[in-house]
Amino acid sequence: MPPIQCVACNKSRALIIRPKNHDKLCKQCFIQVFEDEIHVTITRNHLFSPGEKIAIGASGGKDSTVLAAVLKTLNERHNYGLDLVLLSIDEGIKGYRDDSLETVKRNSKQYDLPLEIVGYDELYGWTMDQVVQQIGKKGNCTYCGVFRRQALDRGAARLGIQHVVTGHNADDMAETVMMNLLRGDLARLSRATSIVTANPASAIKRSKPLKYAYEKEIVLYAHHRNLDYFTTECIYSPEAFRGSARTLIKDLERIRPSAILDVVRSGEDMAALVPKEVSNNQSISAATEESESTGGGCGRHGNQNLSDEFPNLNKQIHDNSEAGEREIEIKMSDLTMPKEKKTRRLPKQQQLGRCVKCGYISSQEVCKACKLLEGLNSTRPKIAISST
Ligand SMILES: Nc1ncnc2c1ncn2[C@@H]1O[C@H](COP(=O)(O)OP(=O)(O)OP(=O)(O)O)[C@@H](O)[C@H]1O
Repeated sequence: MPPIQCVACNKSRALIIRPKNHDKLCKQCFIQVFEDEIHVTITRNHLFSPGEKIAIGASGGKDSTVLAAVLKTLNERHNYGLDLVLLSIDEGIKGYRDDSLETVKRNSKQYDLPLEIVGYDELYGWTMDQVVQQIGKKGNCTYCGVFRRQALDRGAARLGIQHVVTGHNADDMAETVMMNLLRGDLARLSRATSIVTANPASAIKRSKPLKYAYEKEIVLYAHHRNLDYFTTECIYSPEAFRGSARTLIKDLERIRPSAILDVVRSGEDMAALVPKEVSNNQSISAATEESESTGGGCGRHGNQNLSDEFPNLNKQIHDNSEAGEREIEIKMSDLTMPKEKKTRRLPKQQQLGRCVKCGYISSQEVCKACKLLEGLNSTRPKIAISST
C-alpha cells in the first residue's frame, strides 16, 4: 500500500492521525496546525495586549510545559510583544513537586524564560506533606487548591504581573462542565467555561490559552517537539468524581472525537443562559476561587461552603470526600422527591472585600486560606525557646 500523504501539505508522508478530527498529517503540519489553533484562540479572545507581562503557571507537567513552549514560539512568530515569566508553586510534596520543579528549572533554561518559585512553606508556614500528616489524605486537595490559587496570585503580584495563564485544556474543561452539570451547579458551570476570569476588585487576571486543545494532541505535540516534561501524578490526588467524569469523557471521545469540544461548547452555551443574579455572584467567586473549578487534579475540588470553625470545616471536607466516593449511588427517593424540594435557591449575593488577616480578596472577613490555616495552626504544638 502506498504511504498516505499529509492532507495539509500533500507532500510529506502522514505520520499522525489527529485525535480531534482524525485528519492525517505529517509531523511539521501537525505542529503548525496545533500552534495556529492556539494563536486563533488567543487572538479571537483578545487574551493579550502588546507589552503585557505574563506569568505562566508552570508545574513541569505536559500542559504547562506545552503552554510555555507554544507561547514562546507564538510570541516570537507573531510579535505579541509579551514579557513571559515562568511561575511555579512549590506545594512541598516530596517525591513529586521537588522532582517536577527540576523539570521547570530545565525548561527555564531551554526556553530562556525567567523562573520564580513560591513555596507554601514560606507563604503559609505549612508544606502539603505536613498538612497531609496533620489531616490525612482525605480532603487534602481542598487545602492545596485554596492555597495554590492564592500562591499564584501572590507570586504574580511579587513579580509585578497582572495576568497568569494556566495549562487547563479542553479535556479538563469538558470534565468540569460534566461534573457541574451532574451536580446541577450552574454557578460553577458558568465560571468554569470562561477562558478569562477577571474581577474589577482583583488585580490578577487568569486565562487558559489551551482551552480548546485536546489532551492527546498536547501529548503528541510535546512528543514531536521533544519537550522536557514531568509525567508523575500527584501522590495525594484521589478525587473519585472527577475521575468518573474523565472516564465518561474519554469513552465519549472514543465513539465521537468531537465530543470533547461539543461538551465544552455546550457548557459555554449553557453558561450564557445563566441568570444575572447567579453570574454576578460568580464573578466574585472567580476572583477568590479561581482555577475556575477547572482542570487537573488540583485547585478544583474547592469546597463551596467552608465553615468558620476548623472542626466543622475538617468534618465537612471529610464528609464531602466520602460523599464523593458514593456519588454513583442513585436513590429512588431522589427520583420521586416532590418538585418544590428539589428547587435550588439562588446563592446569596456576596460582597467583595479583603481578608482582615492577609489582605487577599475575599467575600468573607477572613479568607478561605486563613480559615484553613487557623485550623491547622490550632493543632500545632506551640514551640517556644526556653529562657532557662
Ligand atoms: N505547582 C504549580 N505551579 C504553577 N502552576 C501550576 C501548579 N500546579 C498547577 N498549575 C497550573 O494549573 C494548571 C492545571 O493544573 P493541574 O494540576 O490540573 O495539572 P495538569 O492538568 O496535570 O497540568 P500540567 O500538565 O501542566 O501539570 C497547570 O497546567 C498549570 O498551569
